[in-house]
Amino acid sequence: MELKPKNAPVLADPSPLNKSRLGLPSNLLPCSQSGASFQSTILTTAPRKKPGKLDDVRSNGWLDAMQSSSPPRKKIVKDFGVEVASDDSDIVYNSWMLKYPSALNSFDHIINLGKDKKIVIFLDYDGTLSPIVDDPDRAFMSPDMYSAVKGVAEYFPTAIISGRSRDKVYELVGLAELYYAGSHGMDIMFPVQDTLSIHQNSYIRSTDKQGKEVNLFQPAREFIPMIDEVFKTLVEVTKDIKGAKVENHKFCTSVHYRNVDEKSWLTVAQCVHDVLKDYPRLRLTHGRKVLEVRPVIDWDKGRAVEFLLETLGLSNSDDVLPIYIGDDRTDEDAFKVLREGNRGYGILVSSAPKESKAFLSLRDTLEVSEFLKSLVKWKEQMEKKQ
Ligand SMILES: O=P(O)(O)OC[C@H]1O[C@H](O[C@H]2O[C@H](CO)[C@@H](O)[C@H](O)[C@H]2O)[C@H](O)[C@@H](O)[C@@H]1O
Repeated sequence: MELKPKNAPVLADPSPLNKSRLGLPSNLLPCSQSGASFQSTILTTAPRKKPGKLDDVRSNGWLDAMQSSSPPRKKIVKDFGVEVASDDSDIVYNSWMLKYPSALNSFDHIINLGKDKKIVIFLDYDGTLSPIVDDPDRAFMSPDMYSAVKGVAEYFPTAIISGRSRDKVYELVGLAELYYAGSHGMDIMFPVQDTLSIHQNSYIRSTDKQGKEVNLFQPAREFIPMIDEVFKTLVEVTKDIKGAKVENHKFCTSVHYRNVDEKSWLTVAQCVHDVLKDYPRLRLTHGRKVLEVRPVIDWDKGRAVEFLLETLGLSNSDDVLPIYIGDDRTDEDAFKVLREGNRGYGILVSSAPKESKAFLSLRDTLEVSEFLKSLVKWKEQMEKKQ
């Protein structure tokens, strides 16, 4: 079995809006995959063209994207195309939910479809399992969420796919029974015994924290020294910007501006832009008040979902129902894979209307935990009946 893209190339930041906001023409974004093999499409990098003379992040759209990331409630309502006072935002949210119905209200429909299938759960971390907070080091799951995730992993194969480093997200979640993909899917760990004998030369053998034999899939391995170097440079160039924080995720690095005065966002953007000019094999994507620097390889959370499904023998869409829950732009790649493959459900976590490739929605982390607990309760009842 070959892991081949089933659809058009999946780009890490695929929407036309994001492309233009980055100020990068589409040919600077990751390689096209048509007709090429697994190894050459995933593991080969496509050099990004050097940014031109454009130094002003104002004119290349970075600042616009920064301002619209994780926007305040009223602003998102406006972005959805309807300008209303925030008092009316509930009405707008409710009409938005006609397009993205609540996964809680659609629960019977989901289990009806899932009752004869193997349900597989994919979870983003920040904004999905833990609420967004000012300090990334203090983004913890509530005890309630912890038990919901633990419960769900007892009954269904469950993976966390995060922009954080795999070690960091493992430390935050603390459940050994899950699959973990860090750095937006560029660092996937899965147990040897669960692995089908496919793509064997694409991953390496290692041991996890418990000493168990695991496989590691790291398509951006060659970038580790470069990311480390860029991380150190970014720390240096942003050190005088109050509130800026740089994180090293091993295969990518993030510059947070959530705690930076908005007047200095331009400076943050300019610093990152200037550093990136020297690294044509790295590119920028936007998260929630965070600029993410990552390798120009054709890999993202969507590809990670496909890879895990294939490698764990869960890719038969007649028998398997994948559910992906996430809140961020990077989760859109996974929603897109599910939508275009016509399999499973993408569920967007958002308390404000926004366009998405997801099918369903949940308002916040409380609803995520309620949804996961409902799945566990349903499965327990099913098992009792048998
Ligand atoms: O893919 P995810 O698991 O959602 O990770 C994406 C980024 O999450 C973290 O940043 C976000 O959450 C922080 C804590 O709530 C918040 O302070 C920040 O503004 C958000 O962008 C993480 O720190 C980033 O490195 C991840 O890329």
